[in-house]
Amino acid sequence: MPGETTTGGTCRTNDPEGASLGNGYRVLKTPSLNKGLGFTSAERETMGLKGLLPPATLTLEAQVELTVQEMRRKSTPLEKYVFLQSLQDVHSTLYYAVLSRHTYEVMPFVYTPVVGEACQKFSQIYRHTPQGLYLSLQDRGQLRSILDNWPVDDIRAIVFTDGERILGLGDQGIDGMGIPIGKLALYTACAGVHPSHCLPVTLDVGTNNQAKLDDPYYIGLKHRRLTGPEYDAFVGEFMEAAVDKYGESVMLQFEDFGNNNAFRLLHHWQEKVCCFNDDIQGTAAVALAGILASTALTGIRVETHRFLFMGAGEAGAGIAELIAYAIKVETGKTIEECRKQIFMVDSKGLVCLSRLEGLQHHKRDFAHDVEHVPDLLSAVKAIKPTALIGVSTLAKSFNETIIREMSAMNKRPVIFALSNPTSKAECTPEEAYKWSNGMAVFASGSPFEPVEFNGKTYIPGQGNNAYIFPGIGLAAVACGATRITDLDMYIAAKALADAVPEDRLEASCIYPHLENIREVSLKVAVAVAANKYATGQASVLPKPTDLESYVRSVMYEPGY
Ligand SMILES: O=C([O-])CC(=O)C(=O)O
Ligand SMILES: [Mg+2]
Repeated sequence: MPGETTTGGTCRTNDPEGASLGNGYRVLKTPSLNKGLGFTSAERETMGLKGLLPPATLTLEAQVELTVQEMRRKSTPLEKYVFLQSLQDVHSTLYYAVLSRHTYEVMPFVYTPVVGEACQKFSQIYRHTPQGLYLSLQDRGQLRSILDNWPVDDIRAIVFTDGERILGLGDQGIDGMGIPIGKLALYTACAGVHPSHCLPVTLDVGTNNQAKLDDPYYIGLKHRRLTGPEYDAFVGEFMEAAVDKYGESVMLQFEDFGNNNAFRLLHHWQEKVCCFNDDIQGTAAVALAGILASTALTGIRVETHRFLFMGAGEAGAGIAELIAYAIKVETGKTIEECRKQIFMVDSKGLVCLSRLEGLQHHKRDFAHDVEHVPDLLSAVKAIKPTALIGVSTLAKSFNETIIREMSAMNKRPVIFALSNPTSKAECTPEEAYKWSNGMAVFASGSPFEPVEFNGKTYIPGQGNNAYIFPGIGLAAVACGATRITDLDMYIAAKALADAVPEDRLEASCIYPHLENIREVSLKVAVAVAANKYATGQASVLPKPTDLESYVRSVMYEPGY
């Protein structure tokens, strides 16, 4: 029991209020029940809250306003992160109200980019409250029973990581927990998945980050990463425990696993349980949506583009494959034919047939019969792409020469700098607009402010999977999806592309307003849920007659 000490065989408590906690006190200490000054005088009377609160009452709207003002006074992004997370720990309705009503302003402090810094320092800012489950190697063989320690049994969505590839920041070990927490906050704020149905999980399989291993205050296991069959068995034990406890429609989102494991795990599990990998598939859907929406600006349809990727990891391979799928749908060509207009550059230069032997599996389909060139600039010159997609985590790799070259070859070059967080972006929007003389159709993975250039305002769209995974989660929860497929991702991308309003396109922006993300996520969710019913992969039966009203009706709205 928390607060208990044992002295000389007798058990004493140093938690004097522990034994006699009144009802009202418990309510104030339960984040999902707490309303702070939002309790009415009648509630204070009947719930035993009198005396525990100062006399003033405040509406939720007033509390939201005060919270946002307080957040603005914090001087660093990390302080804002800690402030907001501490609010989630004690008063979750207010936290979700703040996030869903001020999404554009607040999201960067609970999610990308600040969550990256929060993960780097997670051990230092650890807040002593349960925010999810930490499942470590020491718990092998007991994972199923440990799930019973979480206070809620009705879990429908899990985001889990092993911390090996946190954004573009590499191995953060157990400190990667910031990512599942942040992603699930968006499930609720951006798509209305009820917070009590969500569970963040970190699998602590060790870390190869030497600074963490040397840090006396690191909160994870201090040994090097588990690999091979033992690693797969540990992940497998977790997946099976989750399905056993929560049922076959629990949705499991892989997040920020390393390249060496991500593809294999996805291929192994996607046919067996309801899961998807956000870095491979979610990023793919958001990028494809951007390409589809960009046709309104470039006049180029997906099937007539030539794509060049800088980076050939999870995001690169995922996007490339979904684009090939979209081309196949549009043209009826074979997938092999469709892949021929997609090229990749990795750390060894252009991916091509002469390198086939040494290539990792996920790059092989994009190794074409072209001459090898050693770097991005030579590849741009040789391939003559219409779209350049950065997924490399190599900051500034889209330099002035490269963007000028793209602009000389294309009236409206498509330039996506998708690496996260901000510090890893391949270029900034200012650079893309300046060096293309305002013609680039630009998107970034991390948020950037609008840019003034030659008297015009450009809005850089945030091509982040945040436009996709909350809607997928809502669909899965609403219809009890038993699988998530590549077709779902294609459908989600189309729904997102269709949701871009005219005023955004006029500002060269190919993604919707973040302030409208709940409506956008609803559209994504309805489209995906319809596909789940059409393919017999929905377990909530019978199919609701009005799917949109049904999905809307399950959305959680923070309020009292
Ligand atoms: O978290 C984000 O902002 C997008 C993402 O999945 C990643 O970069 O790994
Ligand atoms: Mg990720």
